[in-house]
Amino acid sequence: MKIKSRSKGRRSPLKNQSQSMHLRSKFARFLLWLVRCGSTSQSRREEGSNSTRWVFSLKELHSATNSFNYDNQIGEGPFGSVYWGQLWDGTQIVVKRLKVLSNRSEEDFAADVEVLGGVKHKNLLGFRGYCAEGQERLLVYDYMQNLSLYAHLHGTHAPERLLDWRRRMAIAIGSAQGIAYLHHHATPHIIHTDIKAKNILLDTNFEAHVADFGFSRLIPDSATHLTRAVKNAPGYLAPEYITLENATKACDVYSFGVLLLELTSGRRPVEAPSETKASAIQEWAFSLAREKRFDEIADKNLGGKFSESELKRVVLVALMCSRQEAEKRPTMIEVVAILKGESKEMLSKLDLDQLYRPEQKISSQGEFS
Ligand SMILES: Nc1ncnc2c1ncn2[C@@H]1O[C@H](COP(=O)(O)OP(=O)(O)OP(=O)(O)O)[C@@H](O)[C@H]1O
Repeated sequence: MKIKSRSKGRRSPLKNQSQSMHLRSKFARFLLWLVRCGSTSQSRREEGSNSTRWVFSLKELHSATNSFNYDNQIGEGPFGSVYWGQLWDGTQIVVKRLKVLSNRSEEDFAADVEVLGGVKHKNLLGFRGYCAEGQERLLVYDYMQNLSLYAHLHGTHAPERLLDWRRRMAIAIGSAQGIAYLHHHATPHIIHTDIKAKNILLDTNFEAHVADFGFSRLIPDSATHLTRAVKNAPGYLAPEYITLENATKACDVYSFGVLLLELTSGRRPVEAPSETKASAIQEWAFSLAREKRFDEIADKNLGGKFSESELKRVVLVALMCSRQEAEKRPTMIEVVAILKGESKEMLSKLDLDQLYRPEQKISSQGEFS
């Protein structure tokens, strides 16, 4: 969970008047943005949406989270703590109290928040606002009643078996749509860099909302790589991301392929905690797919209730996404089309791919040869 400044040198102290004027104009731009947010919120309320966004006071967030009470805490990471809370009108929220960024100026923080605030899609976690008072830097989001996909596949909710095939397909398509929006429609385009089951949150209807976007570095439209690596979970990282310490949209596609296999099979990306190979789930699924034993990839918790054609579609696109060679992976727009069954031509191409001929072997590096 990281927020990255978009321009260099912003943290330098003011040295002359021109810098001061520059900051003042940025602050004015930020105020304008807040006004815009206000009017957007208003119009969204008029449309019946319950999602509103504003600047929160620390007092308000103290009151919402019972003074950041331990009982309200739902997570703790290297970048801060996550709290469940309730606003005065009963709306449930999640507050991320950042510790790492607490020394960042309000200006820097506001500039990053500006980007987060502008990214809206039905499959992205709704951002409600922020608070920057003194050393405190907090971000406020919609609360997702059904928590994370991880909780349902491997965590506290797993025994309830609430994810039937229909829900899994909807989660696959929804999360793909959210990431496609980040990659191709957000301005500037955003590489997520941390796609994993913990970052796919589920609302009351089990609709997927991609979370934690915008913490990674934002990319200009023309850029194709990032220059730093960020924290991710083992098994989701694209091979080139590990070695070159940079990320592209193709790295997200790779992680999404792993996520799709996890969603379909209920297996973890890397089964044994001591395992260091990143492609374990792909290797397992690939061997079965090559022998056309798609049914065996399905999560046993589904009790055999799934659509065979959809399962095959998800597995084929997942394996295509998690190809070792970045240039052979599809774009997220293509992934959405295939998952929705809108790209029959591409699907049959995938099905006939020489990868799935029985004589194909997987090298020790997990490379399909
Ligand atoms: N908006 C939300 N609604 C419901 N639960 C949430 C929300 N945001 C986060 N959570 C839950 O809170 C917990 C902590 O979230 P957080 O994003 O800090 O950590 P994480 O995703 O587990 O780890 P990381 O810091 O590696 O991304 C997770 O279990 C997550 O599912």
